[in-house]
Amino acid sequence: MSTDKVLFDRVSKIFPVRVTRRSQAGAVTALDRVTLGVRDGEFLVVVGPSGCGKSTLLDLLGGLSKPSGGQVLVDGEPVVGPGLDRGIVFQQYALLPWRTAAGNVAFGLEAKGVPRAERADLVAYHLELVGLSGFADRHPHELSGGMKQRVAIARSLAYDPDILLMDEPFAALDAQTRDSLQDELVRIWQATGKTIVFITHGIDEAVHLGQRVAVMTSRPGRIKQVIDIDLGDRAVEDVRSTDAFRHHRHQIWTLLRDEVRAAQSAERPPAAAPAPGRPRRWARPGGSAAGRIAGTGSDGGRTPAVRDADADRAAPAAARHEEARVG
Ligand SMILES: Nc1ncnc2c1ncn2[C@@H]1O[C@H](COP(=O)(O)OP(=O)(O)OP(=O)(O)O)[C@@H](O)[C@H]1O
Repeated sequence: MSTDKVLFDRVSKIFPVRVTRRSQAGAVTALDRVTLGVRDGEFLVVVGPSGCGKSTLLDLLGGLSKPSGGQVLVDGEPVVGPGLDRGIVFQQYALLPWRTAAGNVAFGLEAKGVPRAERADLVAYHLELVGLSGFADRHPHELSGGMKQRVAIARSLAYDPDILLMDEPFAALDAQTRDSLQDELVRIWQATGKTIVFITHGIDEAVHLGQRVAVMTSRPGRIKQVIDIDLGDRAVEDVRSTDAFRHHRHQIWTLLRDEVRAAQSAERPPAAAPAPGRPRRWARPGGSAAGRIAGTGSDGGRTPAVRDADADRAAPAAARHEEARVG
């Protein structure tokens, strides 16, 4: 029997595709026999090119959808639906706008039937944990993006799930807020001992957060390799500039490079012979979704098509420059 907290056991997911004017009915294989274990108390990051099935993997673990093949096990039991043993934090905060920060954190506790006095203690404790003690009475529209995401994290932690599932939770935030929330998340993880499964496009984010990083192939998603991250002392002031950090960043970037290219070419229209004298009209690689996301388009992700031009999203380009410098 598996000793993993979570086990994706040869999990496949096939989505039916409806008929449109441009396409026939068919199917998209999002995941193809993915096998991946997550240990109890582990911080596991999943990284991969756009459309490789990362969110699909998390949805399956969250019980939001069912596998087409294989099974997802938590503590050896198949996942059959959502449950309070798994808390999910999405990119968009999904807070209830009519409730205060405290009211949002209390939400899951109410669903769980926690008595009022105990609830108030738990809300106060978790708002403190995410550094929002002074903002309990604020409504979401009165909070910054980073604060809203802190509330969402506090809400998910408050009902004490065993596993925290995080689907690009910091992607919509500015670089400084993201950096500080990453640090906070590591602190919270160390304080709570939760098992965390974290999805990201960012190589830097993956190296910074993960004890292990699972790199996925382009669609249909499979696990290409799982990397152990050893940054030595994470408490050093600027961990991102250490040799260990650079080594892991390069390792992951190398694994991702071919997958991003494959994802980009899958997005291009089929090769029709161009009419004489007419240029080919390919989708510009740097402007494709895959190029946008991973910042590895032919122009190195420098075009305005880069959805978020901060250092983390541009990490593959940075890694390439680093490689050129080192090599
Ligand atoms: N409900 C659905 N119906 C049909 N196809 C779907 C559905 N959900 C996802 N897909 C397809 O499955 C594949 C994987 O999607 P998924 O969202 O899991 O990828 P991802 O790696 O999270 O992408 P991104 O990084 O861009 O968010 C994609 O090709 C997507 O178009």
